[in-house]
Amino acid sequence: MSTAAGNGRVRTEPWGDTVLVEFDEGIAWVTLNRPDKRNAMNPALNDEMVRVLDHLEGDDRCRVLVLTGAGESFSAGMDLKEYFREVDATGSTAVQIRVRRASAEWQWKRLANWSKPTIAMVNGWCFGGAFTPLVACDLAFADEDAQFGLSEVNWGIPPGGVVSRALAATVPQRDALYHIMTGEPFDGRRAAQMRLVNEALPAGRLRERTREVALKLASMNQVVLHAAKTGYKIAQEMPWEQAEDYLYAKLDQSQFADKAGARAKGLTQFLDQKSYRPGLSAFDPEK
Ligand SMILES: CC(C)(COP(=O)(O)OP(=O)(O)OC[C@H]1O[C@@H](n2cnc3c(N)ncnc32)[C@H](O)[C@@H]1OP(=O)(O)O)[C@@H](O)C(=O)NCCC(=O)NCCSC(=O)/C=C/c1ccc(O)cc1
Repeated sequence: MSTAAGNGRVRTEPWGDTVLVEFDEGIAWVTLNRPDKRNAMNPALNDEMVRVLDHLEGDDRCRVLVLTGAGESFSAGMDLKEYFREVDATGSTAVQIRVRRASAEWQWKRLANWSKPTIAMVNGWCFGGAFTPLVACDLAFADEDAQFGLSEVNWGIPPGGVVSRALAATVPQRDALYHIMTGEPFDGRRAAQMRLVNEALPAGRLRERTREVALKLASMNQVVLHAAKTGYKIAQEMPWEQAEDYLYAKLDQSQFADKAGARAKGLTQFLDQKSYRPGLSAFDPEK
């Protein structure tokens, strides 16, 4: 997509209004940018995120994506005014189908299957629909004081979209049903205890720790990482026999696709050069 950037140049990057993207040593920091509305996800933001994910997948400046929110929120969930009331007011099933599709398209379909590593950095409020992109990211770090909640029942609906499915993929049933049914909020520390996020950190450490992990992933072999994460995600839905066959196919595919020859280097540096121990650290891709 090309738009006039206002300076006479044609802008080919599809972000700007509801989503911000900054590049930092291989990390693309993708920020949901409606801070006045606590980054509630309206149809415009959902459309923009589909385009952003499409673009970044082919942009070499991005080796790892970090998803976060502007201001004091990660995201307050679906926009109750624009995603529900205004869509209802159209009375159009076609409109409803379209906005639901764009929402699902980026929040889990594209994000969960993204070819590069993804990290959610939960910097504040995280409600309802925001659990979907949170869980779809490979890893998640949260401010220990961030407030999470399945607030749907508080305003009269059961969780929609795939929010309940995302919970079932991460947290134990007792915790999931407690929060789905009571609507009671919980903080980042609790989110880490129930394994909704990897770690909860003080606000002052959150970005630093997220960046540390993102830089590590950005420095690694991208073909191998892609095969590793996709293999895990797809195989968990398979019977064991099929999983074994699929994972061997994934392994062979990764060796074929990896022009940097990670496996051969890893074996040589351990077995012949004895320059590292794979149990404790990674081989040197530059040697
Ligand atoms: C605790 C919050 C997040 C922050 O409180 P605050 O800092 O005191 O801020 P305000 O409440 O004053 O909100 C600031 C502005 O943001 C707006 N806002 C703040 N969250 C919102 C918001 N989710 N919407 C639409 N405007 C908002 C709010 O209306 C207000 O707008 P304005 O009066 O014009 O300044 C509070 O805003 C709040 O409770 N927000 C609603 C949280 C919530 O229940 N979210 C919806 C969960 S349900 C859901 O996501 C559904 C998922 C779903 C998925 C797929 C499906 O197909 C179907 C369903």
